Amino acid sequence: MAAVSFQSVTKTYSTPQGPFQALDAVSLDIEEGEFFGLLGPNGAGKTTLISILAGLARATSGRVLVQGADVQSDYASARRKLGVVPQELVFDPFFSVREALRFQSGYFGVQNNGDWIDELLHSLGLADKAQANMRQLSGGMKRRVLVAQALVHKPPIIVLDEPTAGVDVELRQTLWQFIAKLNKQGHTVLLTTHYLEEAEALCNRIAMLKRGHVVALDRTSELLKAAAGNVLVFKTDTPLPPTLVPLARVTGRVVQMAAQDAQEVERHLGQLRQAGVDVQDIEIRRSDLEDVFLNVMAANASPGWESQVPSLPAVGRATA
Ligand SMILES: Nc1ncnc2c1ncn2[C@@H]1O[C@H](COP(=O)(O)OP(=O)(O)OP(=O)(O)O)[C@@H](O)[C@H]1O
Repeated sequence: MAAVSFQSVTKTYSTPQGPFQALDAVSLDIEEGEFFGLLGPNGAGKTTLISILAGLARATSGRVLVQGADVQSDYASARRKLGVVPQELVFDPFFSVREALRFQSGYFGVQNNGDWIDELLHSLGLADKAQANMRQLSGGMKRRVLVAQALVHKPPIIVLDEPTAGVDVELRQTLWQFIAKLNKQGHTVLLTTHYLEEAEALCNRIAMLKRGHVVALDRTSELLKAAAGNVLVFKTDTPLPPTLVPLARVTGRVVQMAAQDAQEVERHLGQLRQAGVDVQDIEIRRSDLEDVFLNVMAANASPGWESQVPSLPAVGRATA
């Protein structure tokens, strides 16, 4: 049985401009014990999908099962299996950190939870803030409390919606060490993030969403293999010749061009020299998940893409 099963999930919001379809027949299964990444640009539908999973929003059609429990018809059972860390910092300002965790335990009917609360406080670097009032905490500390609150009932499935948005390196490391440990112990993890480096390092499988559609779904290693190769990176102040523009990704002075092997790097450099481009600070790096992501998004940018089976073009076809 899948840990989470999204079955043809569609969500249409009513807006003053008319109905808006945020999710269109999203189907995917997350298996027990997976560390699963849900990626996509702003507005792709990630939070909507997670809100439906967490019972905070209703699907317009389709079903979501959590270890077999339907999130609508068997809400209490489905919710108890989930630990959801929301994107937004919502908390009760009148509680201390420990009180907030006790209260959350009570919400899930968990008694005598002191040892686990102590472990959460310790593992998330909150031990010295246990008595502090929630109002007194910095944004990063509040986020740690949100994580602890989500885990207080030891849920088998942990859902993290952009948990590291705007948080410092130390919290990221603390958080990922802890979540990776829980994943090793058998907890399933569903993560949305805009930090593709984190997704590449942590997730064994990844789905990419765009405008409410799943446009890629595979093991992280397979996604990376499909973009296998190298990327030539350099800086320049000279405009690229029109022939090379479609092959390059340009961010300010930095230009990135896909190259399968050393010969292709040579070919690119030859063409650049011939065109009189002043090439500085040359580097060659392996393709990474960001290259894959940009390729998938670019490949699904044209009208009618919804009906196409996504394929990964060579790295570097993304727009400048
Ligand atoms: N309550 C709502 N009413 C109307 N439209 C909404 C509502 N909530 C979300 N949307 C729209 O649905 C689409 C998907 O939004 P969602 O927040 O799920 O995207 P996301 O992938 O989580 O984006 P981000 O990376 O910015 O968090 C967006 O176009 C958004 O404007």
